[in-house]
Amino acid sequence: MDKIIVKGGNRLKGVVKIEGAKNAVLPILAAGILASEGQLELSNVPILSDVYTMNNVLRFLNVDVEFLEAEHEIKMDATKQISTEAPFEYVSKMRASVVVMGPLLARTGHAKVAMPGGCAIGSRPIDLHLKGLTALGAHITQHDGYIEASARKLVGTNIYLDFPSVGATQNIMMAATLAQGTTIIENAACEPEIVDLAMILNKMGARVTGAGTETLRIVGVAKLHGTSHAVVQDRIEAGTFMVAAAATQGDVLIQDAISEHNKPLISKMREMGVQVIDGDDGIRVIGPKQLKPVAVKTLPHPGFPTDMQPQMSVLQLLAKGTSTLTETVFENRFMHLEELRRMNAHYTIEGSSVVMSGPTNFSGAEVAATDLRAGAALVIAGLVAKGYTQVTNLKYLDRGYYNFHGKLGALGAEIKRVSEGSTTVTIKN
Ligand SMILES: CC(=O)N[C@H]1[C@@H](OP(=O)(O)OP(=O)(O)OC[C@H]2O[C@@H](n3ccc(=O)[nH]c3=O)[C@H](O)[C@@H]2O)O[C@H](CO)[C@@H](O)[C@@H]1O
Ligand SMILES: C=C(OP(=O)(O)O)C(=O)O
Repeated sequence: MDKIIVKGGNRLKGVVKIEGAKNAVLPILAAGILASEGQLELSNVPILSDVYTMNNVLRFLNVDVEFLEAEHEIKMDATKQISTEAPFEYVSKMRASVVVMGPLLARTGHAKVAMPGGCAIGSRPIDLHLKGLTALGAHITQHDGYIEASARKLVGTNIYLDFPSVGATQNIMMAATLAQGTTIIENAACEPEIVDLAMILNKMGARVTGAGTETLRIVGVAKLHGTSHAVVQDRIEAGTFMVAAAATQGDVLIQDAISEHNKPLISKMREMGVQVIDGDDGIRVIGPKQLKPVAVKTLPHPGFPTDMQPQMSVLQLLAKGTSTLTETVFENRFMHLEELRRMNAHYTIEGSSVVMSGPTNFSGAEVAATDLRAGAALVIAGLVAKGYTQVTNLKYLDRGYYNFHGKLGALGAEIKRVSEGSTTVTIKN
């Protein structure tokens, strides 16, 4: 088992390059199932364990997938007969594999997908996905741990989502591309990753409008074909480096980061006294000597992203005074705080809110990532902690960050990744 060892105290300085977005590429790969003609060529593909998992799901479904890691490209061919079952082995590894359901149903009239469980951040039901697919005409049953959906044909309709679920919006949008007639999804999710998915679907021949707003309109077409597409930049990876720069009183240019996608984070960081400069070449972040406290509440886009909440909590703990953080998207996303407590953080949790008092003098400790963003938050705390911090459970970090330690090291952090049992655990002072 690998761990990251970081010695705190260095200011981050320089330029960092961001990868394509995990949360965009996963549904885009699923969308590939819809292409009954031609090849799909994706560029700016991040090298992440989740991408490997999704590739394996697709291969299991009889789609040819070639991942050219050196070029950050994937070539896909889904023109053979598709099989329709996504087994537990894959879905249990990655919840996002449930987004194959809409494309499978649309392309073949049948989908059997293992029921995804919850995860460390919450219970994560899929009732809204199923409600949408049912409204399009699918007959859905649940048995033996599987969801089975079948439809002789899907017919467009009006669907109102009780909550703007990202995955439900994606599943329904993809199913609707091949439905007969027009589908309207109201209270749809409007994340940049939804916009990216709509963009590639349209290049594949779909007729989707309204992506990025809360009303999506999808006019069904007879079939979709291959195309080429560059995956949108990862706003959460960009945000993570923005926070790391601010926390270390650093000066970092997050190259080609799209400020439009990180508005709520930028606004909160400015409120904390961080200099955020939005330039043609990306976002430059300069951390102040002393951060000011703020109140943050996570919300669906364009609100503050829950996927930045654990990282933001580290910044708030560093601020002088009382900060609050309210998590409204997932019911159990404060697990990282227990680990941060071991690094000297002081806070109290009241329901879905946490009240933090700072400034925290973080001290290095052995801590374990409880989920993907928790892992990133712990490493950031390690960057400012006194002494050495060891972060374990890196399988979570690898789901969403490519070469995280390498990128931080290039910015000046004293950090390395080692394998358990390795003797090379010391870092140069
Ligand atoms: C691969 C991917 O893109 N993952 C992102 C996606 O996850 P995901 O698509 O799973 O997130 P959703 O937007 O669906 O979930 C948000 C909330 O809605 C609830 N819900 C969702 C669906 C449903 O049918 N019923 C229901 O109650 C969930 O339990 C959760 O509390 O959006 C989340 C919210 O921005 C992000 O944190 C994840 O990083
Ligand atoms: C929660 C996340 O992802 P997923 O939905 O894939 O678990 C995340 O990216 O922070």
